[in-house]
Amino acid sequence: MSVAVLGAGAFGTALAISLARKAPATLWCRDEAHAAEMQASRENTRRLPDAPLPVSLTVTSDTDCFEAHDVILLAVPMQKMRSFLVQHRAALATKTLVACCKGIELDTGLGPVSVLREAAPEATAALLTGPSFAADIAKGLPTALTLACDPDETGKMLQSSLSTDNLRLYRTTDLVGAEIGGALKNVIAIACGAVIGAQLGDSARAALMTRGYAEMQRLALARGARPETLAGLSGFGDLTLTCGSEQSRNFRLGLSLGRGEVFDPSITVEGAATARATAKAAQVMGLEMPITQTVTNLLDQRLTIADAADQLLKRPLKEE
Ligand SMILES: NC(=O)C1=CN([C@@H]2O[C@H](COP(=O)(O)OP(=O)(O)OC[C@H]3O[C@@H](n4cnc5c(N)ncnc54)[C@H](OP(=O)(O)O)[C@@H]3O)[C@@H](O)[C@H]2O)C=CC1
Ligand SMILES: O=C(CO)COP(=O)(O)O
Repeated sequence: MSVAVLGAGAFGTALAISLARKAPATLWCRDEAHAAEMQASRENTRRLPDAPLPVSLTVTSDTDCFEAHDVILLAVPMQKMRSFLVQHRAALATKTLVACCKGIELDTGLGPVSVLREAAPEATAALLTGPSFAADIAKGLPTALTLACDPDETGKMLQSSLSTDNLRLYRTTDLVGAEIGGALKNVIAIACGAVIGAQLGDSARAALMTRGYAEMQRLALARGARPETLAGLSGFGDLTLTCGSEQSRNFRLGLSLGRGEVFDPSITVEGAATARATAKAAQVMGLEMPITQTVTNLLDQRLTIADAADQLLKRPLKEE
């Protein structure tokens, strides 16, 4: 089985490096000059510096390469995935497509798997998610992720093909749970970053992580997910990583909000659009998601950090 990774950002590059350590792999990059530069210099200096590309990894911008691969990892940002699939519909229609992004589509409220199924209905859809920083994967540090796929037979094939000596994949057929966990942990990480940036303390962060987890569960269960998925790598695992590390871009955006600093808008921060999409969906579904709503209000400058903390603390007292 041959694998190509489409999207040469930090995560796509890291996954391609990891796969190429066990078998020849292909990394597709949309920018011809960038692909040529990576192929020659054996490094993605723009998106993942200091991570040498193995000789077994080919970097190309030629879309003809899609045809030669059975399994395609899609490592483009969530808000770009639908247009990417539409643009390359003919070449991707019958492939096994593994979404590697985390988020909720702003216009539709759908997660990556639902977008895959809408935009490429004949393809087999899967999701790779869970706690991992691209730099850690590229260095070959130990990592465990969730591979979500239904049917499970295809999931087993993907699990064995994509696992490596250092990257251990667990399997689930609960695609809804896996995509909601991966999407919402970014929103909670923005909130946690804001709390730390505003020097509100580690206890406040722990409270936000716990009550944020309750929001993740509330939405996921309402959409038919299994609770154990949220307790796994794609939910609890990734929440812990992202809310606790300055390596996370979502956490760093939160830090900037908390410190009143400007954040570079060119950096991929999936939690921002996801917060807005989720706050809207929660309202339609009649679900209480106060932290998600607060993050949206902070991002849209409708609240200060002080008012946000005050509002959350003054909510009516309730059972846990
Ligand atoms: N970085 C990480 O540690 C991890 C990231 N993820 C997830 O992976 C996804 C991608 O993130 P990441 O790689 O970090 O982001 P980056 O910002 O590093 O890279 C995004 C990549 O997507 C490419 N891209 C954007 N739009 C398109 C498009 N329309 N067609 C083709 N390519 C496109 C960009 O190309 P160009 O360079 O030309 O702009 C760039 O190579 C996100 O959903 C993220 O949550 C998951 C786990 C870990
Ligand atoms: O998803 C990630 C870790 O699992 C990466 O987090 P950021 O997108 O916040 O950098």
